[in-house]
Amino acid sequence: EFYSSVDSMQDLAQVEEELLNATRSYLESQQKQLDFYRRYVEQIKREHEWATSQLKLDEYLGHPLHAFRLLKRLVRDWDALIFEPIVANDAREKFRAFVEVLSRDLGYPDQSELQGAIKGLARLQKVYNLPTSDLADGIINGFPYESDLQWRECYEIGVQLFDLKEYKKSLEWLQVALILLQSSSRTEKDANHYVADIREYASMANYELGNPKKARRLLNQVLDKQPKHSAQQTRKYLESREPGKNVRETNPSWFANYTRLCQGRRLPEERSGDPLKCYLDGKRHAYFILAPLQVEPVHLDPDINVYHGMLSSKHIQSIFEEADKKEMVRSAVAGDGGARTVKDLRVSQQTWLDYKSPVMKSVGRIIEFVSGFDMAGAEFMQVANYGVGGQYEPHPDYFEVNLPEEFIGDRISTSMFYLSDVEQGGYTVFTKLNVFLPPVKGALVMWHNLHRSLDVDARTLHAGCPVIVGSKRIGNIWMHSGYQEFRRPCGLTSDSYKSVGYRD
Ligand SMILES: O=C(O)CCC(=O)C(=O)O
Ligand SMILES: [Fe+2]
Repeated sequence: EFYSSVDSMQDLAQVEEELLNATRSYLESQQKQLDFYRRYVEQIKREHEWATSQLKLDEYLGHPLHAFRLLKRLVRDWDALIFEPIVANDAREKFRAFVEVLSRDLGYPDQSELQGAIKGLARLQKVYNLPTSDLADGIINGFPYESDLQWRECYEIGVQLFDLKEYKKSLEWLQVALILLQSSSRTEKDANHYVADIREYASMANYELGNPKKARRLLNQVLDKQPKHSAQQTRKYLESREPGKNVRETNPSWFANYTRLCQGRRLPEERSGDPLKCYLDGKRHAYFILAPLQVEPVHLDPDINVYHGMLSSKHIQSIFEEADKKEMVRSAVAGDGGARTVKDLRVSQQTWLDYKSPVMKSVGRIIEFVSGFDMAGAEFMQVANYGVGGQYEPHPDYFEVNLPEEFIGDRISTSMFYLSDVEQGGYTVFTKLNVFLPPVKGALVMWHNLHRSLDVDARTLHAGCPVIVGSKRIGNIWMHSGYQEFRRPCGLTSDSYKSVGYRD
């Protein structure tokens, strides 16, 4: 799968580069062949002209050498020079074989990949309120990029969104496609053909959205100009069934908070106590005496802290080199009965690193010294890379039920390194705590997922917002509660009451 990570999209850039080169040389060799045919044909034509201008045809063919040449041409030359190469076309066979090898070796995206990328775009529009016309103009979240779309691309997005049953968004893209097409420099006849196709789709989308009148009007516009258009069948099809209902989209309960925080907007809050301030901490462990921890507390109870400057670019480079040697796979989530399944709620690719290499040993030390936990309870580090519109919808990191057998105790804490900056989007948000965190390369975020009582802390629901522009990379280390009873002991009374009222 390519679209779910920016890293694997890079392979596709190479695929296109190779296709480009192969196609160019294919065209050149075909051009040479065509030039050859043309020269041959011209030569014969000249011979015919000469024959008929000089002599009558029967006199011409009465000449034994002429007769011989005509027969030789027909029996030998046409066959060997023209028919055979046209039918066999070695260059084409070679090109075909090359494309086959290319897609086998590097992979080639299919329809579902295109849909994945377009779903990602639609997700970005929804979460960040990005207007369709802005995107088409290459403006993303108010920032202009030099990548405006052509009418055909907008049309393609509209068609795919229709197939995904996203009729409202589909219609918006079709409308933009129509405007772009009508202002393009195509000939009227050419444009009319495409205008009709766009209107046909727009008609179907309107029908699904419960606007049968509008749907009919659009079809009539098409059929008035082109009575034989396939809109004829569409009309019959639409008449054979009930129009869709104009239902208001229902979003999950967390959606409003999620989008607001993803956009970097907090809900105004009553001030409670002193504002949180950054501080240096050189006392947590001897390791930090010379280079104190740069702590940015972002929430108290449950405590969420960002530790800045924990990994240098060099460290991060070594982590990537280690991860590159492993296969990245599409991230799954725990489904019913604990089975792992791939879902759109998590669009990224990941791999796991143990703590054996020098760089991972120092990562392990950092986690141990900052958290105070025993690394015996740590999972391997999960390195993840998000793709177009890649996200991880609100979730807790604990299992609560269906805890895999290999773990002793649930995930007591999360330590997440940001391994990249992100140009736009990709914040980590805590939807119940009014907290958003823009990724900062080299920083580490840490929080507890369990109360001291080891009951799950429902307040820790969090998410990775869709990446708008850039490639987001993170490294997650989850610590389990086994081995930690002396590191984070429980209190005399249970603190699990704090989660009451935070469950959906
Ligand atoms: O990408 C993020 O910011 C959050 C990721 C996350 O919550 C997870 O991987 O469990
Ligand atoms: Fe998480």
